Amino acid sequence: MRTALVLGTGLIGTSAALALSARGVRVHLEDRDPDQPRTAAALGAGTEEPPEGPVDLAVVAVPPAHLAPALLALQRRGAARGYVDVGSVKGGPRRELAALGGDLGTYLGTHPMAGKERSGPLAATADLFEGRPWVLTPTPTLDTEVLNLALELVALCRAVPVVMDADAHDRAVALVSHTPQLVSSLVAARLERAEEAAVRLCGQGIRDVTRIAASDPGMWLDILAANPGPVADVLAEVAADLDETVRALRALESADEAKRGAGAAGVEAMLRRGRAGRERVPGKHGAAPAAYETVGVHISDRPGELARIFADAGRAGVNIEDVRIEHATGQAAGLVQLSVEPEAARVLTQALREHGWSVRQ
Ligand SMILES: NC(=O)c1ccc[n+]([C@@H]2O[C@H](COP(=O)([O-])OP(=O)(O)OC[C@H]3O[C@@H](n4cnc5c(N)ncnc54)[C@H](O)[C@@H]3O)[C@@H](O)[C@H]2O)c1
Ligand SMILES: O=C(O)C(=O)C[C@]1(C(=O)O)C=C[C@@H](O)C=C1
Repeated sequence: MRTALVLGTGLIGTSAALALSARGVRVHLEDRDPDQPRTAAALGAGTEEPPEGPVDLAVVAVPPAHLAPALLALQRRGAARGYVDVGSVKGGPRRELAALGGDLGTYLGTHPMAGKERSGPLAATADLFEGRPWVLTPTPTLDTEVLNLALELVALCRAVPVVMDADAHDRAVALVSHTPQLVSSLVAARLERAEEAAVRLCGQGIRDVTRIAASDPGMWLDILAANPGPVADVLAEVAADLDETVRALRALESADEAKRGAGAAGVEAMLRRGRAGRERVPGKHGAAPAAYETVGVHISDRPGELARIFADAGRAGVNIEDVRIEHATGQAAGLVQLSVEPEAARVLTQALREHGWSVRQ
């Protein structure tokens, strides 16, 4: 692929454009808001200049409700040899494009399973898709050349292609992405009017559960409106489990010992089912979940502290698999939790102590 057009230079469009530009593709940037491609171009994602002729691949990264009309407009102006979108829902936009008279031979619906709770080009990174599944939903009428261009896009973004039927994709993301977003929002909504004294106690657990509740409500309404049935099905199952858990907790309050026993069994069963589900979540880069060891390092809230830790770990030859930062309430200090392979934990602890860090293993 030599040339590409990215329409919608927000988080996802700009991240793809950064990856393509870094690998030598000439990327043209377009958006209905002219500030967005200007920012994306300044970050090195490509050029605001319009292409002179059709590009190899057009990548459409606008909100789901705008996908089909945007794809149709690009096809009508002959903007590219092939067209893909990266929307979070796949069945509806394709049916809409077909109903509008769009060409399904040159269009492939795709979905990178990577993102953030932040929107816009300033949140974009070239490595956003690395090692992540990138779903492709080809139909029998799709041109092979377009499928190959899409596979090249995925490879240039260093993602892992996964081929799926569009409606099966929508049911799968209802379970692993859309319902989790709603549940995160529902938990975070409890905090809206909570007492300040309670909110001050927020620890890492609630931060983990509510990170994605910070996402753009407009974008998520668009996503949920394009996949309401499958999401409602999963959420109804969650609601049934919630009802059962509430009943079990009420039974735990009972004066009757037998009822308390049944309540405890109910709560425990739910916790065990949750743990079994969590164990099925793949690890980084789609690999089996790894059992890492955690090394805690106390830091002061000063610029450059994290970079120094990473540099010291690198010099000790230790690969950091994951990192989490806990901020101490009301203090300019925190604890950095470094996840490493079990055999590297001792080496890292010793190396960091030698460099003067206060380490907790
Ligand atoms: N955010 C995520 O985590 C994530 C992950 C994977 C896929 N997606 C999908 O990627 C797409 C983009 O999401 P994002 O997070 O980058 O959103 P974003 O808000 O960061 O960017 C969307 C961009 O599209 C532009 N836009 C909106 N309507 C347009 C139109 N009709 N024509 C031209 N430009 C238009 C906006 O100005 C904005 O710059 C969505 O379809 C979303 O479902 C999002
Ligand atoms: O990590 C996040 O912030 C995301 O929510 C990313 C996430 C997801 O649910 O995994 C969100 C929506 C997208 O369609 C794909 C990826």
